[in-house]
Amino acid sequence: MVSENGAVNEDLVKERQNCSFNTLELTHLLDGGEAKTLERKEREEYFLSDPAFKDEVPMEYLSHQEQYEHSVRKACHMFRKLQEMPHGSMDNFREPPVESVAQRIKQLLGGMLGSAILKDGNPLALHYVMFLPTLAGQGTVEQQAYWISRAWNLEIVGTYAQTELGHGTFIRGLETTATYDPSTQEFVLNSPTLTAYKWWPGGLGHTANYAVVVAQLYTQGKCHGIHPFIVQLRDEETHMPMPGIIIGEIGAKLGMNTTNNGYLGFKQVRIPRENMLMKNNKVLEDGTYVKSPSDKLTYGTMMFVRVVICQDMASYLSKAVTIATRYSAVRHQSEMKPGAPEPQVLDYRTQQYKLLPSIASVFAMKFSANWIWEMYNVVNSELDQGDLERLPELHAVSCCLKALCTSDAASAVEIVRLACGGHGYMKSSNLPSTYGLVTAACTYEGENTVLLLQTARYLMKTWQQARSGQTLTPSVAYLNLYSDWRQPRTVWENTTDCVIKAFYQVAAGKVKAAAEHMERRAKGGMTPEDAWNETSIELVAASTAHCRAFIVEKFIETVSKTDVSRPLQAVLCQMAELYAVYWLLNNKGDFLMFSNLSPADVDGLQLWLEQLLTKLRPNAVGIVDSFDIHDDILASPLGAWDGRVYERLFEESQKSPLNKEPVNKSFHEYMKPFLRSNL
Ligand SMILES: CCC/C=C/C(=O)SCCNC(=O)CCNC(=O)[C@H](O)C(C)(C)COP(=O)([O-])OP(=O)([O-])OC[C@H]1O[C@@H](n2cnc3c(N)ncnc32)[C@H](O)[C@@H]1OP(=O)([O-])[O-]
Ligand SMILES: Cc1cc2nc3c(=O)[nH]c(=O)nc-3n(C[C@H](O)[C@H](O)[C@H](O)COP(=O)(O)OP(=O)(O)OC[C@H]3O[C@@H](n4cnc5c(N)ncnc54)[C@H](O)[C@@H]3O)c2cc1C
Repeated sequence: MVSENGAVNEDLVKERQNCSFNTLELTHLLDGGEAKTLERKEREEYFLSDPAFKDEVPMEYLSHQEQYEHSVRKACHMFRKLQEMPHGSMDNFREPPVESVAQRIKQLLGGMLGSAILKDGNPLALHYVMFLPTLAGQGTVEQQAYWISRAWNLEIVGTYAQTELGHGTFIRGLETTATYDPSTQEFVLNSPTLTAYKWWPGGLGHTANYAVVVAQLYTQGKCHGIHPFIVQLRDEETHMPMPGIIIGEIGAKLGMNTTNNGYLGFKQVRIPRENMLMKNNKVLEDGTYVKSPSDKLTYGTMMFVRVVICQDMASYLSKAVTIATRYSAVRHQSEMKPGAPEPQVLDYRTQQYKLLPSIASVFAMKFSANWIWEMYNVVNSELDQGDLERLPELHAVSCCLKALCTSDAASAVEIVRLACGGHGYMKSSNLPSTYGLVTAACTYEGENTVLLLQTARYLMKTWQQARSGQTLTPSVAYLNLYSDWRQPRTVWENTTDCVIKAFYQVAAGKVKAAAEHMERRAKGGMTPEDAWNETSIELVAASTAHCRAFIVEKFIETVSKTDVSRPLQAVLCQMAELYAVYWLLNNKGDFLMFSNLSPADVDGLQLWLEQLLTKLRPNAVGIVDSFDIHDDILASPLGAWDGRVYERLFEESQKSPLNKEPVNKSFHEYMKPFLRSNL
């Protein structure tokens, strides 16, 4: 139904009139204040009003090569504009340290704005997201001064080449070698096998001319494990591959088809000694190896990106839920009551169950992402002072949070895509490519199962500490409190305090069960490694429960501390409760086993969930409107502000090249003879 004047869909008008809170207040809260909202809008206007970013033909109708070429053009223009951006809103942006500058670039151009301009990936992304941060995090002061200024001024374009054809997860098993030759003071890079070829780095195919290459360092006849080296891949003028460099693109993928992921082989490539990034470990002129206090400092860039990914996931999901919620308000289907008008699909309880917990997830991810970003900065400055104490905790938290944010975002984007019925299957809905971007993050920067097992490793250690009565760091302190789930049950209450406690009881219960089962296996004669592998399903579940508990706690805590008007406070509390009750009911077996919940309480919880859906339903459109996502960023006929879904879908269909002529030549070439032969 479109309003008479053809402006905004009438259903959306009504939804907006019925919203119980001030959407602008929520927008400001999410942006971090009114000034930040204005700054963001100024930035969006600056980029999105530029005709150079408009596609005459939608990218999906172009060939793979054309898509790449357009993406490079747009990416160069985008970053040039970024550097030329007028002072004012960008002042902060230019300040060091580069790591935080890169994080801001990712925030500005990655999750939201960037995906509007480059829907299927940015061939220059790795330059900013990993190359620059690695120079900053792993380079000496002198190396930083030289390389960062070259990279920042775009004299060179870099990527981060770690993963190989044979190894992505197990980085200690990488095969590329960098052997020090003291006679020339050079490292010699070599790919001894096909599986040693670098495989996957973004921008590596045809875009970057430099890379940070992670390789096994050999000096004085000994291997010292993996280290980062700056390697020139292509001539700075001609862009031809340098001697000994074998390079290309790996091919078409499920999504991210314009990130130009590449392969790279080395045939005895020589680089100067100074090209090893030596902030942590060093190789002296004579080949002497000087070790840093922890070899895990080399993994710093990965940790940085894992932290940033959590923010990205909130952005992508906020786009997807905005599209699906507006569409669900506009879409009418079926009869709820015989003879009654067809209702908005948003009025079906099952539709609310698909959309509203997904909307709540956006807030959960955003608040946890803010929290871990602060923790990352604190721990990083401690590392700079030589204090490594909190590194294991940060590693454990960042691994499981990256895993949950990406897997939750991937399943929620798919849930809300399905919630749009057939139209959600259209590429033009922008939901398939959003899914492509989000599901990739379940694999890159550490495959999710592997990361959850890293957190489990930490949990097993802290569990032993809890058992021996040691005081634990805040993120695992609950293990001291709830070590015995067979404690007498207390009465269940439908309150957030009781719910938070239950999430932690479940986490502690699952940590304890995994630890005991592993111990039992070890006592039965298994090696610790076999016992670990046999127990790994439970270990992954323990990490997941641990992470879910602190996401729930951070959500409820943030909302209760937020200073906002009462109507907004009410909505935020409902969102936090919905998130908690949704995950509780989804895992009720665990709660029945490990927390105070009893079977008789489950009906009450189901009712609580349904009441929350009822309360939130009138504000669904208002909440997604508060995300304040520009139509050009949503880039979806289903999700535009005005709700002109059908007109926009039809307009999109007209962009198909097949519709340029009434009869396609294939009719004359194949169909006509085929039809005759069948006569
Ligand atoms: C836009 C983005 C584009 C994408 C880019 C990419 O994908 S780029 C490519 C991205 N690629 C990936 O993400 C690859 C994923 N793989 C990896 O990161 C690693 O191979 C690993 C972490 C899985 C194992 O590493 P490993 O075999 O060396 O370790 P281990 O298991 O033997 O444990 C030994 C000890 O080390 C500890 N520890 C480990 N990491 C850290 C850390 N960062 N900090 C601190 N500590 C850490 C661990 O807790 C344990 O402590 P414990 O218990 O002894 O006190
Ligand atoms: C879109 C995209 C972009 C990327 N960009 C880059 C980049 O810019 N630079 C770069 O260097 N790399 C990049 N990568 C590579 C990425 O980091 C790796 O793919 C990732 O780390 C997973 O490694 P893998 O592919 O070897 O998976 P594998 O480790 O082979 O995983 C296969 C299966 O084995 C399981 N498995 C592996 N080890 C264990 C274990 N110890 N315990 C239990 N199960 C295990 C996994 O859970 C998984 O189910 C990118 C990847 C993608 C998809």
